[in-house]
Amino acid sequence: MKILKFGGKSLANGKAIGTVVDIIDDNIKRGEKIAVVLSARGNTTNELEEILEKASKNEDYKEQFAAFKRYQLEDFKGINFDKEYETLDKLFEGVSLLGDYSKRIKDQVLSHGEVISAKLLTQLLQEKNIKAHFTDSRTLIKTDGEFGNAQPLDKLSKENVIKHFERYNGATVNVITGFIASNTKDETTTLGRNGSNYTASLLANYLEAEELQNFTHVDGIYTANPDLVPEAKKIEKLSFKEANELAYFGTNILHAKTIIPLIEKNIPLRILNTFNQNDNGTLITSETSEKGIKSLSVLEDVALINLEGRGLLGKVGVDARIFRALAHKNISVSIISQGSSERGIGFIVQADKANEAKSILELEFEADFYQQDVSTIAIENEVSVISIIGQDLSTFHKPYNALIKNQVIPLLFNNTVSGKSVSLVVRKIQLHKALNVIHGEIFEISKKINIAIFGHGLVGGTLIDQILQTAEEIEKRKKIKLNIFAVANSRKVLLHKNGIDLNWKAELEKEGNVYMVNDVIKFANKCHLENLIAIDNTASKEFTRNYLGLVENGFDLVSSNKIANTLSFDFYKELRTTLENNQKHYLYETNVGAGLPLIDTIKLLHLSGENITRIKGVFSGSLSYLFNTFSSEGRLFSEVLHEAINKGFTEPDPREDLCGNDVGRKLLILARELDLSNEFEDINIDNLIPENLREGEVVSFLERIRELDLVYQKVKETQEPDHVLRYIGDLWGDLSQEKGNLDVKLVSVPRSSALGQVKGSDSIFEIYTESYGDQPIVIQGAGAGAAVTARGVFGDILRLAEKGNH
Ligand SMILES: NC(=O)C1=CN([C@@H]2O[C@H](COP(=O)(O)OP(=O)(O)OC[C@H]3O[C@@H](n4cnc5c(N)ncnc54)[C@H](OP(=O)(O)O)[C@@H]3O)[C@@H](O)[C@H]2O)C=CC1
Ligand SMILES: N[C@@H](CC=O)C(=O)O
Repeated sequence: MKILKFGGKSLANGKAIGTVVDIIDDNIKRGEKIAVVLSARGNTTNELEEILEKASKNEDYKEQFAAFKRYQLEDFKGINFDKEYETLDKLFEGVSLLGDYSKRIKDQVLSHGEVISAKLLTQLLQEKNIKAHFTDSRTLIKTDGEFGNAQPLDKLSKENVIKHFERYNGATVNVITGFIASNTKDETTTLGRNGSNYTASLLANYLEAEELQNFTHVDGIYTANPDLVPEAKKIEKLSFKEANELAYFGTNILHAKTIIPLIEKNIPLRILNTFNQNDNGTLITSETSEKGIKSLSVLEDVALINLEGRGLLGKVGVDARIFRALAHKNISVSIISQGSSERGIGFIVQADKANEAKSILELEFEADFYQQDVSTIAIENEVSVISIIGQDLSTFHKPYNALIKNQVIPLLFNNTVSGKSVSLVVRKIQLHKALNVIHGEIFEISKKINIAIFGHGLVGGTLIDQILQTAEEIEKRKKIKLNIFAVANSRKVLLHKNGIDLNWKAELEKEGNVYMVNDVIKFANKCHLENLIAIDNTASKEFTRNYLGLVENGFDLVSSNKIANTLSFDFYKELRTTLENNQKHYLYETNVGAGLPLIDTIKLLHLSGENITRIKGVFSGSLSYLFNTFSSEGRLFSEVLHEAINKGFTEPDPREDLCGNDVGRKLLILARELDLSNEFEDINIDNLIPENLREGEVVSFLERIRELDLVYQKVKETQEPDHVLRYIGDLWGDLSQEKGNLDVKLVSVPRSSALGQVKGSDSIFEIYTESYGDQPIVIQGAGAGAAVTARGVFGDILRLAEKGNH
């Protein structure tokens, strides 16, 4: 025999209840022996409770009662609940007259929900020629008589059930009311929270059923609530022990007491979805999987009480007094944590009991307050408890670090010693984000990285294309889901919680909004987005003013923009301190040498104690192209410059390259990597732009660039034979001092030298160190271009995503 239990949502009007009839019909056609246990339909129990409450307050309840009656028969003709309605009428009238009701009356009222539900389904089955028999569980399950939360008298109930099923021996489908029972005086009692599930598992136990199937409106038990964690996955199988932990921590399909009768007889429990019969649901058995399961469950509607005082140190019996005082008023403590200094004790109670608990403790510790042993008893409302089931402390650092990186600082945490679970108390406002962060960290599913891209010109636009083209592959290979939730230029932003698509450019133009960077931060917070990265692909100084705010609001930074690293040394340090304080990272590999792995190499050499004595080379891709081509071909300087601009090698304003600022910035960035505290003003720069062309708009400069031809033709011609022009950066001097020497200049070198042989838009960096002596480490390759730069930025994003720092 199988027990099929259907919850309220499965029995609601419309398609639902018809589906239940079909499920039962299918089982019978397959020759299954079944018994059916039902909850009240839809929202019936809550409705009855509300009507009762209104009646007790002498409010007009009749309208709601009429609506209740209409709902029950809305879709069904030819069935009559006059008897039930009459009883309910009398009960409500009595309560209204008395202005109060007892738990006994409440049980009588609520019992009608299950009775109506079971009677209706019995009739619907009979109309389908199924032999169905309405079974009022009050005639079977006998209890100790505690109204509202009765305990079954097992021996008596079991005898009743077995006798009943001997009479209705399997050819008949017993349709049994869940939740309700009766005491030995035949008065109605109810089985408390999750009562219908309890009835079903009691029946399964008494009848030694082969399986209990619990039909709900979800596919089974998930790794987390899918409404809060879109990436949550269904758990196919779990053990009773694991289910028990989940039940305790608020997974509302299960309740500890409903599992015990099943464990006793080793009866499997299957959680199924009435509305998705193709799914096998979650099977709960006594077998424990080797790997163990992990799941997140949440307790809401709780409050944190914090009791503190210097005088608590070493005092005996403080905890006992807290528990005793609260227990006296029936207030349960669910999670408690105490510092080893014993100066502070934090614990969780139900939210609606928090004020009462505080008053009780204030009374209990009145004398301690007076003696200044206790200083604070405070309530922190708006908190939630997240429990990571299946988590032990050996790997707890992973979700914990991820939370901290995402600026979720738990208020309190504790673990169970034998069972594997860790619970954290977090602010309610951070619950959503916290769940997603932990979930992404503990499951082998994709970790979502939420990216805001500022600047979508040559580099930014190419980066977006690269991400969109490869995101799927990266998710498959690396389990990293890249979600671009914001794209912005200097005027507008396009925000999409679930990520932009290939149509982003048109959408930004059409639907983008004027914005401040703060709007992007607010959007990320509102949508509870985790693992945030802001990418600066602008060339704007103004934009770098947003860096500190972004970091303080939980963003890591990646920039191709070099400005932030070359502002004052004070800002440089402030940014690093802010990053450290917020445990955030800033990567900028493309700042020097575009896609070449230069900064990382220098960082590593410096970190490992290698003494770098000089860095010299062609730092600019555009100027490399310009002088390589101009030196070897008989073409005009202006013509080659135009080509470099068109190939996307130059800065948005090409004068930034020609005036030497861009190379100067790169040199300064490398110097600062070596802990030198140089300022931009310390750099000696050969400006390649004649003074009369330095001011004004870019357009007017470009209109006049032919004026450069004569100047550089002369420079070219006055070189020694077999020499070529190169624009170089040179960091030299005693680099163990506070500051180094930084030179940016145009030089003429033999064509056969290392610098002289550089081709195309290649950059070359010679890194001289103490160990390597006169033989420098050389890094050479494309030093500019949108594709290589975007690829470098992409690399930084993946490095952040993979660092475990998300
Ligand atoms: N090209 C290369 O080889 C390399 C470039 N880089 C760096 O890459 C960066 C981008 O260069 P590139 O793509 O050529 O530049 P583009 O001029 O092509 O694009 C710049 C983008 O930034 C946007 N922008 C400008 N100011 C702001 C602001 N205040 N807020 C938000 N968005 C803004 C622009 O929007 P709008 O159109 O509205 O102005 C535009 O979308 C530069 O810092 C450059 O130094 C680094 C290494 C190599
Ligand atoms: N304009 C720059 C681009 C890379 O930083 C260059 O030419 O090197």
